[in-house]
Amino acid sequence: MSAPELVLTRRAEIVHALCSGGSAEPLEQVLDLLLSGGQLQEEEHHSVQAPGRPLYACARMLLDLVSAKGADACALLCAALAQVLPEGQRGDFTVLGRGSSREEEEEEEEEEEDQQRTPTQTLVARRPGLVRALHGCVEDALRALVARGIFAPADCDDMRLPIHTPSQQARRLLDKVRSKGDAAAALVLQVVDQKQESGSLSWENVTPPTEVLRFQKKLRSSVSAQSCFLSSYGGTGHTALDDVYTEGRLEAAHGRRDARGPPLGPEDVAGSAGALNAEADAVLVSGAAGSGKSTLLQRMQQLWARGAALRGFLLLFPFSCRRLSEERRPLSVRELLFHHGCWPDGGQEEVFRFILDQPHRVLLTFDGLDELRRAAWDEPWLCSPAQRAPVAALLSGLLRGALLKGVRKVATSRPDAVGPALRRHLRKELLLRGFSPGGIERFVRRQHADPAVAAEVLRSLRSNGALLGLCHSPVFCWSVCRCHAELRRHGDGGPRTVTDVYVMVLQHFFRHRAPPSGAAAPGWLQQSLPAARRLGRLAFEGVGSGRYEFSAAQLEASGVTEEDVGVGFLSRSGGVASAHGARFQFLHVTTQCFFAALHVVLSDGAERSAIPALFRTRGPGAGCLRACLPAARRRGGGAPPPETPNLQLTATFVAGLLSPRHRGLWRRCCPGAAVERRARQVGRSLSKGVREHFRSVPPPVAGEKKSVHAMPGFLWLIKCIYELQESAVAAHAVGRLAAEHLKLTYCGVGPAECGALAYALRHLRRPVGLQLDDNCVGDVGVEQLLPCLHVCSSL
Ligand SMILES: Nc1ncnc2c1ncn2[C@@H]1O[C@H](COP(=O)(O)OP(=O)(O)OP(=O)(O)O)[C@@H](O)[C@H]1O
Repeated sequence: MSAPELVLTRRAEIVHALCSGGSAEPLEQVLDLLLSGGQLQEEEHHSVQAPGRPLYACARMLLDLVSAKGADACALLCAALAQVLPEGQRGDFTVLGRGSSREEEEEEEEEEEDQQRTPTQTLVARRPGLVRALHGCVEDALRALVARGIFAPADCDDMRLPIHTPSQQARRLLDKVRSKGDAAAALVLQVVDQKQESGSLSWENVTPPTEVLRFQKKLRSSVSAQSCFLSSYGGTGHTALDDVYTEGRLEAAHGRRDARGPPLGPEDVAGSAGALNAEADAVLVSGAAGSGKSTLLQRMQQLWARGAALRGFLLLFPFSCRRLSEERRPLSVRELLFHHGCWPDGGQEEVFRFILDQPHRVLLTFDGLDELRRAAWDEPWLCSPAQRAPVAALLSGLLRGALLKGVRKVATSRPDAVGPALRRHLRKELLLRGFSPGGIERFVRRQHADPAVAAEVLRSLRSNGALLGLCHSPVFCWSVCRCHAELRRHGDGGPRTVTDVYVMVLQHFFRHRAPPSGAAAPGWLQQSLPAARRLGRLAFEGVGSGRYEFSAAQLEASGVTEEDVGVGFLSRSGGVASAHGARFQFLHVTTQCFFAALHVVLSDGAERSAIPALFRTRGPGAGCLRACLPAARRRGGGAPPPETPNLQLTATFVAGLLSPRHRGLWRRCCPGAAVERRARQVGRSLSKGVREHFRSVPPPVAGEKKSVHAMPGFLWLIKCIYELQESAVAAHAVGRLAAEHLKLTYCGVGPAECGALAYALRHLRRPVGLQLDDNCVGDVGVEQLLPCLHVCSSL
């Protein structure tokens, strides 16, 4: 097929390929190549990109123009597409495009030709390369142009706007310079060539001003102090991150899985490897609760502070979204960096100017985006670093690149908490999948200095596949390691569910405070019950109102005493911005959810309606606990609904605490009938939830199998059924499922979820095909699925 035919027949595909990412960069790169190849004139270039014209319309207009120009222009367009589009979309264009060796030859020829061209013509002919070469030295070129009097200071304003990407700044500079004539063009070419020759084009070689270096020193020591100890061990002694850090499994969310490739580590998070959209600044690390996202960020910060990694970044500002959520005042970018990050003792102006001028040398990290109160998330984008805005709007502007363009931002979040609006602006997304089997072993050995104890813990794990499955999650692995003495006491009947592990942790912490007394209820529980209730109330109110950090006054309002804090479930939260007195948080958010669940199970107050509210899976107020809080403790009207993942985790713990294995414990400290009633309530809610889920699945197309594509929430219901450990409930909820095919692709199924699926699905009356592609099942997960293989017509 000839080039004009290809451009005509593949028109829709070309337009889509150039525009579907939402970024103008691919189209602009194609325009650069057409301009430099002489197939597009300056006026045509401007008319394609007329201000206000939507991206798709620009692409269509370009195709019209090129088609009208004939075969040579179409051939150059195909070559440009072959160069610009990602590998998977190049298709036939590569055949018609020129090979890379040919390109190199042409570049050499062009260099010779440069000598016969005017500087302005050279500027056009070398445009694609100059756009790249100008990254990081637009400012130098501007300074030189102003110094020579070619540009007035006001001419630079447009190029300095932080909404432009570095490539866009370079293109604007080239356009403006071209309009100023040969002297201007010659000067820019000279700046670029000189920088390249001296090797100082690389920003790493530019010495920053003294004030910036002084600030860097302060920032390094502050970040180093914050990242030295693992924060969640705060209440239980200081554990150095170096002693326990174990690499987790980190994968590109959309990359091809290549088992042979080197595993990704902390250094790769902010790096350019695997970038889908090279012009975007934000990297998202997503993973389930306790998969190690905060710890990974902490490790990155620690390595940066030591100068052991991320050396390209001169400044790194770490932020916690939990802490930022507490900020009620609108903030400017500058206030965010200096008030919530690190305060420069001198030269504020210089430091801030440096951040704006050299954005690629600055890294911002935002931990726990899912914990951010998103009230102002979608407010109109901010474009000025001086403008104040609510914290959510500020973060939204930063991550989308409307603010501090070029500054690399790394954010962590639970999966699904980030919507498509932000996803479009991501440079790349990485998935953190917890520990590998080898990682579990390394972590256990690091946790126990005594090799005999480590070997015993590993033996217990290997003999209990369900527990081994849970330990792929670092937070559960840590909990199990903490309680190795209890693990030994359990013998063969060791923990199998997440709730079992947390009850074991509860027992471990309270036993340390109160030796068994031999009273009717197990001694540790009877003596610790009042403290457990108080902590439960605090946790419940926190989960209900999306609060994960507490002031001393809030502790007091829930009746939590200093002694309760001393048990170890609450730790002081660190951070630079703790000017408002001591603040506390649960060891981990999963611990808070566990205590909130304990409150639901033990309380006989108005929170009784909490069970149906927690397990409600549909409707606008689904799962909303806030309504169950006493009026005095509800937050102001502007408070957002609590986060669904934490409500779901709380519900999972409620189911687990009411399982036959643990029910006996609570019957000793509150009326037995109430405990039984709550267990029945949970069973009914789960059956109803599963039924509603299947009812919402459309009927099969005639002649096809009825296929159920699991919706968000299905796996959660299955996990709750597993935690409840009541075969009758599982059989009632799942037994009559009338689907022939169950599709669970991309559902975050790990070994622990496999155990839960097998527990529920083995009750199916009719065989089902189970599709588990694109999850992280592994050998341990496959083993967990064995009990339900007899009902799987295919797997
Ligand atoms: N790489 C790791 N090495 C050693 N321990 C780890 C690692 N990752 C996590 N942990 C342990 O698991 C606990 C929970 O991890 P972390 O807080 O980082 O999870 P998270 O994914 O940020 O959870 P959440 O989404 O609930 O905030 C840590 O406090 C630590 O004890």
